[in-house]
Amino acid sequence: MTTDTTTKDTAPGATTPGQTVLDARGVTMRFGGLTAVRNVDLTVNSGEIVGLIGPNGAGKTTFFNCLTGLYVPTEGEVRYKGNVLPPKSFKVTAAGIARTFQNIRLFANMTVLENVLVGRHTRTKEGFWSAILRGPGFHRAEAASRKRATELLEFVGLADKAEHLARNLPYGEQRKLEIARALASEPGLLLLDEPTAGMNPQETRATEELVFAIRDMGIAVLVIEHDMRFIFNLCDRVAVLVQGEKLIEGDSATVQGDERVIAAYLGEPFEGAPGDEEAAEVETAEANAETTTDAAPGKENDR
Ligand SMILES: Nc1ncnc2c1ncn2[C@@H]1O[C@H](COP(=O)(O)OP(=O)(O)OP(=O)(O)O)[C@@H](O)[C@H]1O
Repeated sequence: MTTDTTTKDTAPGATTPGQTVLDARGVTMRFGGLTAVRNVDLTVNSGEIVGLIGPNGAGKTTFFNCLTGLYVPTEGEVRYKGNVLPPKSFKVTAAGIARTFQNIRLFANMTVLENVLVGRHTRTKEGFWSAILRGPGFHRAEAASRKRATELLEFVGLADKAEHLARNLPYGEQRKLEIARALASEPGLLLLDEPTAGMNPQETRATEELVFAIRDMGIAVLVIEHDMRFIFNLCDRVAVLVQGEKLIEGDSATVQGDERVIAAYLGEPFEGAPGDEEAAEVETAEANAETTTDAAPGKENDR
Protein backbone atom coordinates (compact mmCIF):
# COMPACT_ATOMS: atom_id res chain seq x y z
CA MET A 1 0.00 0.00 0.00
CA THR A 2 1.35 3.43 -0.87
CA THR A 3 0.31 6.94 -0.04
CA ASP A 4 -1.51 8.63 -2.94
CA THR A 5 0.29 11.95 -2.75
CA THR A 6 0.02 12.56 -6.49
CA THR A 7 -3.26 14.46 -6.23
CA LYS A 8 -3.16 17.92 -7.78
CA ASP A 9 -6.47 18.90 -6.16
CA THR A 10 -6.70 22.17 -4.33
CA ALA A 11 -8.03 21.75 -0.80
CA PRO A 12 -11.40 23.38 0.00
CA GLY A 13 -9.77 25.57 2.69
CA ALA A 14 -6.78 26.45 0.48
CA THR A 15 -5.07 29.76 1.13
CA THR A 16 -4.46 32.53 -1.39
CA PRO A 17 -0.85 32.76 -2.65
CA GLY A 18 1.10 35.49 -0.85
CA GLN A 19 -1.32 35.59 2.08
CA THR A 20 -0.13 35.69 5.70
CA VAL A 21 -2.02 32.73 7.08
CA LEU A 22 -0.86 32.82 10.69
CA ASP A 23 0.41 35.88 12.50
CA ALA A 24 1.34 35.35 16.16
CA ARG A 25 2.68 38.41 17.94
CA GLY A 26 4.18 38.70 21.38
CA VAL A 27 2.65 35.43 22.55
CA THR A 28 3.34 34.79 26.23
CA MET A 29 1.88 31.91 28.24
CA ARG A 30 2.33 31.71 32.00
CA PHE A 31 1.29 28.91 34.30
CA GLY A 32 1.41 30.46 37.79
CA GLY A 33 5.05 31.47 38.28
CA LEU A 34 6.29 29.55 35.21
CA THR A 35 6.58 31.35 31.89
CA ALA A 36 6.36 28.51 29.34
CA VAL A 37 6.32 30.84 26.28
CA ARG A 38 7.73 34.35 26.32
CA ASN A 39 7.00 37.06 23.77
CA VAL A 40 7.12 34.80 20.69
CA ASP A 41 6.40 36.18 17.20
CA LEU A 42 5.82 33.75 14.33
CA THR A 43 4.23 34.01 10.92
CA VAL A 44 3.29 31.30 8.45
CA ASN A 45 2.57 32.36 4.89
CA SER A 46 0.54 30.60 2.28
CA GLY A 47 2.50 27.85 0.51
CA GLU A 48 4.96 27.49 3.40
CA ILE A 49 6.03 24.65 5.63
CA VAL A 50 7.46 26.12 8.83
CA GLY A 51 9.23 24.08 11.52
CA LEU A 52 9.28 24.69 15.26
CA ILE A 53 12.10 22.98 17.12
CA GLY A 54 13.67 23.16 20.54
CA PRO A 55 14.74 20.97 23.45
CA ASN A 56 12.23 19.14 25.64
CA GLY A 57 10.23 21.60 27.72
CA ALA A 58 11.10 24.56 25.45
CA GLY A 59 7.43 25.53 25.13
CA LYS A 60 6.62 24.20 21.64
CA THR A 61 3.41 22.38 22.51
CA THR A 62 2.30 25.22 24.77
CA PHE A 63 2.78 27.62 21.85
CA PHE A 64 0.76 25.26 19.60
CA ASN A 65 -1.97 25.21 22.22
CA CYS A 66 -2.05 29.02 22.07
CA LEU A 67 -2.59 28.80 18.30
CA THR A 68 -5.51 26.42 18.54
CA GLY A 69 -7.66 28.00 21.23
CA LEU A 70 -6.75 25.33 23.80
CA TYR A 71 -4.98 28.06 25.76
CA VAL A 72 -5.73 31.77 25.66
CA PRO A 73 -2.29 33.43 25.74
CA THR A 74 -1.55 35.45 28.86
CA GLU A 75 -0.24 38.19 26.55
CA GLY A 76 -0.06 38.68 22.81
CA GLU A 77 -2.33 38.07 19.88
CA VAL A 78 -2.82 35.38 17.25
CA ARG A 79 -4.44 36.14 13.90
CA TYR A 80 -5.54 33.66 11.26
CA LYS A 81 -5.97 35.23 7.80
CA GLY A 82 -6.09 38.63 9.48
CA ASN A 83 -8.72 37.81 12.11
CA VAL A 84 -8.00 37.42 15.81
CA LEU A 85 -8.53 33.80 16.84
CA PRO A 86 -11.69 32.95 18.73
CA PRO A 87 -10.97 31.68 22.27
CA LYS A 88 -12.46 28.17 21.82
CA SER A 89 -10.72 25.29 20.06
CA PHE A 90 -13.79 24.16 18.07
CA LYS A 91 -14.21 27.72 16.78
CA VAL A 92 -10.54 27.81 15.79
CA THR A 93 -11.03 24.57 13.85
CA ALA A 94 -14.10 26.03 12.17
CA ALA A 95 -12.07 29.14 11.29
CA GLY A 96 -9.56 26.96 9.42
CA ILE A 97 -6.75 25.76 11.74
CA ALA A 98 -6.52 21.99 12.26
CA ARG A 99 -4.01 20.05 14.31
CA THR A 100 -2.71 16.65 15.26
CA PHE A 101 -1.50 15.79 18.74
CA GLN A 102 1.80 14.56 20.13
CA ASN A 103 -0.11 11.77 21.86
CA ILE A 104 -2.42 10.28 19.26
CA ARG A 105 -6.07 11.10 20.00
CA LEU A 106 -8.22 8.84 17.84
CA PHE A 107 -11.54 7.22 18.67
CA ALA A 108 -10.03 3.78 19.18
CA ASN A 109 -13.27 1.81 18.87
CA MET A 110 -14.54 3.61 15.79
CA THR A 111 -13.58 2.60 12.28
CA VAL A 112 -10.98 4.46 10.31
CA LEU A 113 -13.69 6.00 8.10
CA GLU A 114 -15.79 7.04 11.11
CA ASN A 115 -12.79 8.81 12.62
CA VAL A 116 -12.44 10.92 9.48
CA LEU A 117 -16.20 11.58 9.43
CA VAL A 118 -15.94 12.95 12.98
CA GLY A 119 -13.31 15.37 11.67
CA ARG A 120 -15.86 16.72 9.18
CA HIS A 121 -18.42 17.80 11.73
CA THR A 122 -17.33 21.44 11.65
CA ARG A 123 -18.15 21.52 7.93
CA THR A 124 -21.57 19.82 7.95
CA LYS A 125 -24.63 21.97 8.43
CA GLU A 126 -27.03 19.16 9.30
CA GLY A 127 -28.15 19.60 12.89
CA PHE A 128 -29.42 17.38 15.65
CA TRP A 129 -33.02 16.98 14.41
CA SER A 130 -31.91 16.33 10.88
CA ALA A 131 -29.71 13.51 12.16
CA ILE A 132 -32.58 12.06 14.24
CA LEU A 133 -35.21 12.32 11.48
CA ARG A 134 -32.78 11.26 8.76
CA GLY A 135 -34.52 13.24 6.04
CA PRO A 136 -33.22 13.75 2.46
CA GLY A 137 -30.97 16.65 3.57
CA PHE A 138 -29.27 14.40 6.09
CA HIS A 139 -28.71 11.61 3.55
CA ARG A 140 -27.28 14.04 0.97
CA ALA A 141 -24.90 15.56 3.53
CA GLU A 142 -23.87 12.13 4.79
CA ALA A 143 -23.12 10.89 1.25
CA ALA A 144 -21.01 13.99 0.53
CA SER A 145 -19.12 13.57 3.83
CA ARG A 146 -18.43 9.89 3.12
CA LYS A 147 -17.17 10.75 -0.36
CA ARG A 148 -14.77 13.38 0.98
CA ALA A 149 -13.64 11.13 3.85
CA THR A 150 -12.92 8.31 1.39
CA GLU A 151 -10.92 10.70 -0.83
CA LEU A 152 -8.86 11.74 2.19
CA LEU A 153 -8.20 8.13 3.16
CA GLU A 154 -6.98 7.52 -0.40
CA PHE A 155 -4.81 10.62 -0.10
CA VAL A 156 -3.04 9.37 3.04
CA GLY A 157 -2.93 5.76 1.80
CA LEU A 158 -5.50 4.21 4.14
CA ALA A 159 -8.40 3.56 1.73
CA ASP A 160 -8.11 -0.21 2.11
CA LYS A 161 -8.37 0.10 5.91
CA ALA A 162 -11.56 2.21 5.95
CA GLU A 163 -13.58 -0.39 7.86
CA HIS A 164 -10.83 -1.40 10.29
CA LEU A 165 -11.07 -0.28 13.90
CA ALA A 166 -8.65 2.60 14.55
CA ARG A 167 -7.09 0.77 17.50
CA ASN A 168 -6.02 -2.10 15.22
CA LEU A 169 -3.91 0.11 12.95
CA PRO A 170 -0.14 0.05 13.36
CA TYR A 171 1.26 3.15 15.03
CA GLY A 172 2.46 4.84 11.82
CA GLU A 173 -0.96 4.42 10.21
CA GLN A 174 -2.68 5.86 13.27
CA ARG A 175 -0.61 9.00 12.77
CA LYS A 176 -1.69 9.11 9.10
CA LEU A 177 -5.30 8.72 10.19
CA GLU A 178 -4.92 11.67 12.56
CA ILE A 179 -3.72 13.73 9.60
CA ALA A 180 -6.67 12.59 7.44
CA ARG A 181 -9.06 13.52 10.25
CA ALA A 182 -7.46 16.94 10.61
CA LEU A 183 -7.72 17.50 6.84
CA ALA A 184 -11.42 16.60 6.98
CA SER A 185 -12.12 19.92 8.69
CA GLU A 186 -10.91 21.64 5.48
CA PRO A 187 -8.14 23.72 7.07
CA GLY A 188 -6.03 26.46 5.54
CA LEU A 189 -3.34 25.80 8.16
CA LEU A 190 -2.36 22.41 9.54
CA LEU A 191 -0.38 22.13 12.78
CA LEU A 192 1.49 18.85 13.22
CA ASP A 193 2.85 18.00 16.69
CA GLU A 194 5.64 15.42 16.28
CA PRO A 195 4.10 13.63 13.27
CA THR A 196 6.94 11.11 12.94
CA ALA A 197 7.33 10.19 16.63
CA GLY A 198 7.72 6.40 16.83
CA MET A 199 8.00 5.94 13.07
CA ASN A 200 10.68 3.94 11.27
CA PRO A 201 12.81 5.73 8.62
CA GLN A 202 10.60 4.49 5.75
CA GLU A 203 7.42 5.76 7.44
CA THR A 204 9.16 9.06 8.21
CA ARG A 205 10.10 9.45 4.54
CA ALA A 206 6.48 8.72 3.50
CA THR A 207 5.26 11.33 6.00
CA GLU A 208 7.65 13.86 4.48
CA GLU A 209 6.09 13.22 1.04
CA LEU A 210 2.62 13.48 2.56
CA VAL A 211 3.39 16.88 4.11
CA PHE A 212 4.76 18.17 0.79
CA ALA A 213 1.55 16.98 -0.90
CA ILE A 214 -0.56 18.76 1.73
CA ARG A 215 1.39 21.97 1.09
CA ASP A 216 0.86 21.49 -2.67
CA MET A 217 -2.91 21.33 -2.04
CA GLY A 218 -2.71 24.92 -0.75
CA ILE A 219 -2.60 24.18 2.98
CA ALA A 220 0.15 25.92 4.96
CA VAL A 221 1.88 23.73 7.54
CA LEU A 222 3.50 24.40 10.93
CA VAL A 223 5.30 21.37 12.32
CA ILE A 224 6.96 20.50 15.64
CA GLU A 225 9.44 17.66 15.36
CA HIS A 226 12.53 16.32 17.11
CA ASP A 227 13.76 14.53 13.97
CA MET A 228 16.20 17.13 12.63
CA ARG A 229 16.74 15.46 9.26
CA PHE A 230 12.95 15.49 8.69
CA ILE A 231 12.67 19.16 9.71
CA PHE A 232 15.59 20.45 7.68
CA ASN A 233 14.56 18.50 4.56
CA LEU A 234 10.98 19.64 4.80
CA CYS A 235 10.79 23.22 6.01
CA ASP A 236 11.08 26.54 4.20
CA ARG A 237 11.75 28.21 7.54
CA VAL A 238 12.59 26.92 10.99
CA ALA A 239 12.12 28.70 14.32
CA VAL A 240 13.99 27.55 17.41
CA LEU A 241 12.48 27.88 20.88
CA VAL A 242 14.71 27.63 23.93
CA GLN A 243 13.29 28.08 27.43
CA GLY A 244 10.14 29.61 26.01
CA GLU A 245 11.87 32.23 23.85
CA LYS A 246 12.55 32.29 20.14
CA LEU A 247 16.30 31.98 19.74
CA ILE A 248 16.49 32.27 15.96
CA GLU A 249 14.37 31.83 12.84
CA GLY A 250 15.61 31.24 9.30
CA ASP A 251 16.07 28.75 6.50
CA SER A 252 17.47 25.31 7.27
CA ALA A 253 21.08 26.15 6.44
CA THR A 254 21.05 29.31 8.60
CA VAL A 255 19.52 27.56 11.59
CA GLN A 256 21.75 24.49 11.36
CA GLY A 257 24.84 26.67 11.13
CA ASP A 258 23.97 28.91 14.10
CA GLU A 259 26.36 28.22 16.96
CA ARG A 260 23.76 29.06 19.63
CA VAL A 261 21.42 26.46 18.14
CA ILE A 262 24.16 23.86 17.99
CA ALA A 263 25.03 24.60 21.60
CA ALA A 264 21.47 24.79 22.90
CA TYR A 265 19.86 22.04 20.96
CA LEU A 266 21.56 20.17 18.19
CA GLY A 267 24.62 19.27 20.27
CA GLU A 268 26.32 17.45 17.45
CA PRO A 269 26.04 17.82 13.68
CA PHE A 270 23.46 15.38 12.33
CA GLU A 271 24.00 12.95 9.51
CA GLY A 272 23.10 14.36 6.12
CA ALA A 273 23.47 18.03 7.09
CA PRO A 274 24.48 20.43 4.33
CA GLY A 275 28.26 20.39 4.08
CA ASP A 276 28.49 16.86 5.49
CA GLU A 277 29.92 15.47 2.27
CA GLU A 278 32.63 18.09 2.15
CA ALA A 279 33.41 17.53 5.84
CA ALA A 280 33.66 13.77 5.22
CA GLU A 281 36.06 14.38 2.32
CA VAL A 282 38.27 16.57 4.50
CA GLU A 283 38.22 13.96 7.28
CA THR A 284 39.16 11.19 4.86
CA ALA A 285 41.97 13.29 3.41
CA GLU A 286 43.25 14.08 6.93
CA ALA A 287 43.06 10.41 7.94
CA ASN A 288 44.99 9.40 4.81
CA ALA A 289 47.61 12.05 5.50
CA GLU A 290 48.03 10.74 9.06
CA THR A 291 48.36 7.15 7.83
CA THR A 292 50.98 8.25 5.35
CA THR A 293 52.86 10.18 8.05
CA ASP A 294 52.60 7.23 10.49
CA ALA A 295 54.04 4.92 7.90
CA ALA A 296 56.83 7.32 6.98
CA PRO A 297 60.32 5.86 7.45
CA GLY A 298 62.13 7.20 10.45
CA LYS A 299 58.99 8.23 12.32
CA GLU A 300 59.72 5.81 15.16
CA ASN A 301 63.20 7.28 15.47
CA ASP A 302 61.77 10.79 15.76
CA ARG A 303 60.02 9.97 19.06
N1 LIG B 1 -0.73 23.00 31.69
C1 LIG B 1 0.46 23.28 32.22
N2 LIG B 1 0.58 23.67 33.49
C2 LIG B 1 1.78 23.96 34.03
N3 LIG B 1 2.95 23.88 33.37
C3 LIG B 1 2.89 23.48 32.09
C4 LIG B 1 1.66 23.15 31.44
N4 LIG B 1 1.92 22.78 30.16
C5 LIG B 1 3.25 22.88 30.01
N5 LIG B 1 3.82 23.29 31.16
C6 LIG B 1 5.26 23.54 31.37
O1 LIG B 1 5.66 24.46 30.36
C7 LIG B 1 6.96 24.14 29.88
C8 LIG B 1 6.92 23.92 28.38
O2 LIG B 1 6.27 22.67 28.11
P1 LIG B 1 5.90 22.20 26.64
O3 LIG B 1 5.17 20.90 26.77
O4 LIG B 1 5.21 23.29 25.93
O5 LIG B 1 7.34 21.98 26.01
P2 LIG B 1 7.73 21.26 24.66
O6 LIG B 1 8.76 22.12 24.01
O7 LIG B 1 6.51 20.96 23.86
O8 LIG B 1 8.40 19.91 25.19
P3 LIG B 1 8.49 18.45 24.49
O9 LIG B 1 9.44 18.57 23.33
O10 LIG B 1 9.06 17.60 25.59
O11 LIG B 1 7.12 18.06 24.10
C9 LIG B 1 7.43 22.92 30.67
O12 LIG B 1 8.21 23.37 31.74
C10 LIG B 1 6.13 22.30 31.15
O13 LIG B 1 6.33 21.59 32.34
